[in-house]
Amino acid sequence: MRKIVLAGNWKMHKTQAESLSFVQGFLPELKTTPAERTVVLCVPFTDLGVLAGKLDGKGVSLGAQNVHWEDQGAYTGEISGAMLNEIGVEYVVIGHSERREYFGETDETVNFRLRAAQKHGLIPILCVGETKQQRQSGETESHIFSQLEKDLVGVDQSQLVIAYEPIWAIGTGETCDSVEANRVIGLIRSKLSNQDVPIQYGGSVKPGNIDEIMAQPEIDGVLVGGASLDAEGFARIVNYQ
Ligand SMILES: O=C(CO)COP(=O)(O)O
Repeated sequence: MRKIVLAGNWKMHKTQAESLSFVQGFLPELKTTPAERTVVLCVPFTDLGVLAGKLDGKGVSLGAQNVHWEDQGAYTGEISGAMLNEIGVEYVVIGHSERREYFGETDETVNFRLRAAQKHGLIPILCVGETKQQRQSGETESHIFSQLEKDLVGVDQSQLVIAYEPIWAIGTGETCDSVEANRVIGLIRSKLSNQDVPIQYGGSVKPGNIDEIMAQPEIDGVLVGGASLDAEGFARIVNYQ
């Protein structure tokens, strides 16, 4: 049985004070329990410590947005899996298209980070997806299959979440048609050795389209950017019918 995983990715948003105010608004609105749905907040590193104390035992898991592949060392500006694990982080977003595009992340470094995350007991949320140009030239499937093949070398698929995020749908308001997202997610699943890996959709998910997205049989959850910044709106998403 595949788990439902509903995650917010705050990206570079919210100071500690803002993150606490979000949690105050969000927790009372939460109607689901971890037995039914896994709810995750992937927040900036600076918010993790303060939120760990507030989310513990409240039915919301804590996630980071990146992790380095070494355990420790002279890597200025980086954060290790041990550092995240110690403060109660359970999930970590890896290979987001923004990191691949703006910070030189490659399939090789994504693979290093995935394995390091698992070594430290963190569940990676691996992001894959095509650009508009790749979609228009019929390369959606080949691009995603290539990402999966390289990113997943040596990765334990029993401790993994995948997010299908078409890059053209991120932050644009242009959601991928839910039937099409369902089709691509089915293809991603066909490449996995473990059929229980939850596969999310990400890209302009909003309270207004969550029901339609979650009605698709292959889609096991969502990775939400902009709409996860608003406590009431994100609560509506995770409480979908
Ligand atoms: O990149 C995303 C989540 O990781 C999606 O962002 P938006 O929901 O803002 O389109």
